[in-house]
Parts: sequence; C-alpha cells; structure tokens
Amino acid sequence: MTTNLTGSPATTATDSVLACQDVVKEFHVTGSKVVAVDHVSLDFPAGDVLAVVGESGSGKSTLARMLLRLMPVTSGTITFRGEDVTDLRGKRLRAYWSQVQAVFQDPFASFNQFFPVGDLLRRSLALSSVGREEADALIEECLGYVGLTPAQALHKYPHQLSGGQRQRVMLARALMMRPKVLLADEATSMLDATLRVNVLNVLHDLKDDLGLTVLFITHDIGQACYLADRVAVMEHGKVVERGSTDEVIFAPQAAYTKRLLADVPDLKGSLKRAV
Ligand SMILES: Nc1ncnc2c1ncn2[C@@H]1O[C@H](COP(=O)(O)OP(=O)(O)OP(=O)(O)O)[C@@H](O)[C@H]1O
Repeated sequence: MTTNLTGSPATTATDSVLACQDVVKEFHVTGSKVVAVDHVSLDFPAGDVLAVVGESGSGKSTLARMLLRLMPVTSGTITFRGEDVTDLRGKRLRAYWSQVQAVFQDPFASFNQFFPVGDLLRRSLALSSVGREEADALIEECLGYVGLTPAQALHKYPHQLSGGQRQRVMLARALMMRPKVLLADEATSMLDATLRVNVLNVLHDLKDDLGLTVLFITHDIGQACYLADRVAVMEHGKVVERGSTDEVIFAPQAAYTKRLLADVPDLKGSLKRAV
C-alpha cells in the first residue's frame, strides 16, 4: 500500500500528482550489488512542497533520477496523475518530461557559456510551436516568477550572473514548460547563505503562485524544514521517517533523523523566529 508523506494511506492514485510504489534500484559493480533505493513508496500530493533528506549516499539522487524517468527502476512503479509512467517511451515520455521539470545543483553545467541567457531560453522553446513574440512574453512572465526582469538577464552571458541569478534563470527555464511538478535536486547547495534563502523563498512562492508541486532533494535537514510542508528522511536507500515538517522536527522517531537534527542545533529556534 502506498502512503503519503504523513504516513497515512493514499486513498486513490489521483490524490497525488506523482507517486512511487515499492521502487527498488540495484547497481551491480564488479561482482557486488549496491541497493541504492530499497523498496521506497512515496506519494506527492498536488500543491505541496515535499523534501527528501538524507546524507550523501542515502539514495536521494537515484530516487530523483528514477522519478524523472532518466534511469530505469529495477522494480516498482512510478505513477503521474494516476497513470503508470514506469515504462513510458517516445512521445508520451517527452510529454511526461515537459510536465515534470528539474533543476540541479550546478546551473553552470546546464548553460552553454557562449550564448546570452535570452538565446538559451528561446532555444529551450525551439521544439514547441510558440512564435517569437509569444516566446518572449512567456520568457518575461517566467523570469518574473523568479524575481528577474528581462533587462537583468536576457542580454547577459551566464558568467555575468551571480550563482543565485543563474539558478533562478534555470527555474524560469523549467517554468516555461508549464510543469505540474518541479524537482529541485540539491538546487541550492552551491549557493552562499543569502542566495540560498533567496532561492528557497522563490521555490516557496512558486508553490503558492502557480500551485506547483515541488520536490526538494537535499542533504540539509535545515533547508528541508525551512521550505517543505512534509519531509521524508532516507538512510541507506530506505525511507526511515516521514511526516509533516513539524512532526519531523518536534517528534522525530528514527535515531537517524534525531542525529541529523542534532547537527542543526538552532533549527527549532530559527523556525520559531520565522513564524
Ligand atoms: N551509477 C551507479 N553505479 C553504481 N553505484 C551507484 C551509481 N549511482 C549511485 N550509486 C550508489 O548508490 C548509492 C546511492 O547514491 P545516490 O547518489 O543516489 O545518493 P545521494 O543520497 O544522492 O548522495 P549524494 O548526496 O552524495 O549525491 C551510493 O552508494 C552510490 O555509490
């Protein structure tokens, strides 16, 4: 049975925008087997921010890649809006990719350094049928969602933007596809503290403004609790804790979660101050 991140049973598949049921990923390396994701079932209700937290090697990125259908599952099922997408191919897989967009850790890696940002964004729309004027309007709208104006971004080359601005341009590019789900995999890890808060706030506002479901993957339980409505904690490929952010912070059950929380001693205090 699938449960949502609060641990209660998922009533129907259509309650969630994205879900995985009993998903496993095994890697076989030089005769030995690594179980990177070990029977994980999660349910992502529409319009929530959900964080998956765990230390390096806990299986977060492997889970993210499977949810994004960038990597096949060993076993288990992934559903999107009630439809089994585990083995989608061709056109239907491309349609899925337009609905589930991702932003990764290093925005520099995703940019061609030799093109101004405006060209890069327009090229992202090249395969769709929108005309030049419509494309420019969409780009302006999506830059607006992440707090940038065309003048701040379009004529600049990637190296002329700050890390936070580059990451916000990547978010704008993802939003141009009008996705239902935005998956951010360590998307704030390379930013300094101020820029990180800035991007976290943008992600939070996107949820409110666009009703996006945001899946936030991080090793940092502090960031997870700052941003997310619900948190799932992964250790050695398994989900060892799940619940609302308050439940996870104030009544953690797993020893592993308690240890992660102990590494952020002022978390409860800073969250209280933010309320
Ligand atoms: N392509 C691969 N081949 C073999 N083993 C892999 C592969 N990708 C991941 N692993 C292993 O699977 C486990 C989970 O890795 P994964 O990258 O998903 O963890 P993570 O929690 O995202 O860590 P990090 O935060 O460091 O990226 C690790 O033991 C890793 O070494």
